[in-house]
Amino acid sequence: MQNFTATYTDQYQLAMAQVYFKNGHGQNRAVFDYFFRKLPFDGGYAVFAGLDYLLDVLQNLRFSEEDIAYLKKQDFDEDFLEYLKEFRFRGNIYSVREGDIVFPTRPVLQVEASIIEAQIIETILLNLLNFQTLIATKASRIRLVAGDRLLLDFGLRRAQASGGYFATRAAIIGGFDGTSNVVAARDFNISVSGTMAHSFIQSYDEELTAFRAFAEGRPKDCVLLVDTYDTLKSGVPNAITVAKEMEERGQKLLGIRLDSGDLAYLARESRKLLDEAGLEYVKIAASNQLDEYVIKSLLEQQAPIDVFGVGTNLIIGDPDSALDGVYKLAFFEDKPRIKISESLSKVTLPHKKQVFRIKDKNGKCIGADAVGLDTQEKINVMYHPFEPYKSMELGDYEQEALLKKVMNNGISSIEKRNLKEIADYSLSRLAELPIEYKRFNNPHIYKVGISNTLKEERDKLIAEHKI
Ligand SMILES: Nc1ncnc2c1ncn2[C@@H]1O[C@H](COP(=O)(O)OP(=O)(O)OP(=O)(O)O)[C@@H](O)[C@H]1O
Ligand SMILES: O=P(O)(O)OC[C@H]1O[C@H](OP(=O)(O)OP(=O)(O)O)[C@H](O)[C@@H]1O
Ligand SMILES: O=C(O)c1cccnc1
Repeated sequence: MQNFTATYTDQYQLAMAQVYFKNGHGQNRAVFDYFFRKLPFDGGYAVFAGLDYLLDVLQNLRFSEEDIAYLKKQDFDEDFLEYLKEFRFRGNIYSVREGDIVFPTRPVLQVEASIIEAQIIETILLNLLNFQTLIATKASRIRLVAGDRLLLDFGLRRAQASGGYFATRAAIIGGFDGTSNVVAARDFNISVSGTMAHSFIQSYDEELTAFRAFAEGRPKDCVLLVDTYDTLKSGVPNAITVAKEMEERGQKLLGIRLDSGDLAYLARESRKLLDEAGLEYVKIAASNQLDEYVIKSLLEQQAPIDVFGVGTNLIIGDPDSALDGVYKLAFFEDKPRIKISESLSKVTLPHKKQVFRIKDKNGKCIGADAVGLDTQEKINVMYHPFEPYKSMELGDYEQEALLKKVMNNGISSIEKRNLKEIADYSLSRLAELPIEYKRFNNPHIYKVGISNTLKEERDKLIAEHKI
């Protein structure tokens, strides 16, 4: 676990916190919504990730002595610094479970805390949830096309510095099987694996000598990189020689890796050569700027690839690089709060809320979530949030409340799950989503609506704030 202290925030949070503190209303209750406005990758869904890690961080969040000394130099007041020395996050959090599929413009998570605490945690919350949700979504898209083939994260070297640590965690939630990232594997109990680099082969005068040395030094998980000189004329024949020598020692070559050229053609030709040598058990791994589109194409070409190593495009969430998740005040003291915008799509939803997933009588998701006040148990009619003449009757549908209490007075109140369990949950939720929402080109748009009561509350506040 990385060591976060409470200065992992933006300066303006602390400036606002000091003023709340001085004005004496810092301890008054606030409700903030976490939501995003646009689905990444022009896709039809997102996979929510980062929550369980965030809860651990919040439970242990403190200003260290070093933090306080630093803030003293930044002109923060003594009495406020005294408060920060004792700072703890003691709020409640209501959230969708980590791994669930989520959609734009409706709350994914709500923080209910004193405004000062809620403000101080905003940045770290957004930092951990936005990035991991982005990467889990990318990973999930890659899993969708890869079927049951092994998916390995190779991205650490191309990650935005330490973002790679969290990206690896998120990749597993999205459906990857393992990683080359040793520190993330250690901390999150992920299966770790690796092959070899070109430098290893280049460091020997002969490719065959390099392969032999590796097979002798690492016989149990030996995967030979075959494209340093010539894949079909040199790499694969040398790998076959070494595999046969391993068999004589009672060992088995695990695989070969292709890292350049036409991966479908080279995989097919390599498979032929391996099979002709009686090495049907040797797996073929492929890497080189893979993403969901290239993997889909390789499988359409029936490339006999067993393992995909995906680096850059996964780890940075290419081409989107950020999820636009935001944190907006919805309730403070005894009043609902709103942020007005020229565009109705950017007007926030006031009040503490609940989100319902709408299902048919057989429990099948129909492609709609409805947002109501947290006091509502069911929503009979939902309205399009920005086009109010569009509505949908919901009376006959099952409604699953999605926001559950996950933190109570600063203590996590959910059972601990490992990443595999979160990934399995994610897969089960994705399986409930109709196929039209999962395609890459022009997916169906998931409907998100608001209840009549919430709409009236929002419109009342808009009218009150009209200048
Ligand atoms: N059969 C294929 N179908 C679709 N995409 C492929 C296929 N084979 C490889 N690719 C992808 O095409 C891109 C190939 O990039 P590029 O043309 O730079 O080749 P390269 O082999 O990396 O070149 P170099 O030999 O310089 O390393 C990569 O993203 C790779 O995954
Ligand atoms: O293409 P990506 O999806 O980002 O996957 C990771 C890449 O990183 C490695 O190459 P690199 O040139 O860094 O090292 P090497 O010497 O091991 O090939 C590996 O061989 C992959 O090509
Ligand atoms: O193990 C590998 O083959 C590997 C690891 C990181 C990046 N590229 C390849």
